[in-house]
Amino acid sequence: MTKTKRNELWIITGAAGTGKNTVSEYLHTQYGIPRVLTHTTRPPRPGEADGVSYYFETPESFATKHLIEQVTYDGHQYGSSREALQKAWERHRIVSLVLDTEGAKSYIRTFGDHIFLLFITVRHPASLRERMIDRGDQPVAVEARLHSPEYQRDLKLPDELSQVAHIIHNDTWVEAKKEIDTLLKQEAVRMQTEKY
Ligand SMILES: Nc1nc2c(ncn2[C@@H]2O[C@H](COP(=O)(O)OP(=O)(O)O)[C@@H](O)[C@H]2O)c(=O)[nH]1
Ligand SMILES: Nc1ncnc2c1ncn2[C@@H]1O[C@H](COP(=O)(O)OP(=O)(O)O)[C@@H](O)[C@H]1O
Repeated sequence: MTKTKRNELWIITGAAGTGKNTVSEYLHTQYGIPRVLTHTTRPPRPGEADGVSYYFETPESFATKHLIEQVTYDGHQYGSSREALQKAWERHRIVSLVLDTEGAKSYIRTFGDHIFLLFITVRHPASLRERMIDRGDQPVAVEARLHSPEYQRDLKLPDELSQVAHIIHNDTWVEAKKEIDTLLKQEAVRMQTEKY
């Protein structure tokens, strides 16, 4: 009997500005792995659109979602919905999700073997302020973000994730791209040999 290969969820985590969305975009364009959108009460940044970057919610509409997990990050609510993941898995066997490290821990506990985890990091976090400013974030929002306990926490890979995380260094995109491509080659071999 032929068994169907299991669905996979590639979680991309790390501190703000390290390049989670950049990596997610690359996995989509280069490897055809689309991102499952999440919900947030944070206001959109310049260039962000509802249904493209996030589902932007009010606190009232956020409360109506069926969320697998939710967190408060830098004073705003974020959550990933059961419906969005199910819908994405109906169309694609492998999908990605961009989360903070608390969310990554929740998913590892809930979905175990279905998770492939990428932790994005930089050796020089001082560069992240400039990246957020260049991205168009408001300077006041950048300062709040940099001083938030969640940002400080996510600069470091949590012990609970250290056994399963694949670390991608994104001080330069050339380096990050090389590490991702190497990892994807290894994964392609794993997927070919995996029975289901
Ligand atoms: N746990 C969890 N984290 C989320 C969710 N959606 C987004 N995040 C994370 O919330 C944090 C803040 O996101 P955002 O305001 O877009 O800032 P960014 O990290 O600078 O892009 C990031 O670590 C996101 O990955 C979610 O549904 N659940
Ligand atoms: N290696 C890099 N060098 C310089 N800028 C980068 C690099 N990777 C991403 N960026 C830029 O830095 C900003 C933050 O990246 P982003 O992917 O939005 O991070 P995150 O999703 O982790 O907050 C974006 O403007 C992005 O284009």
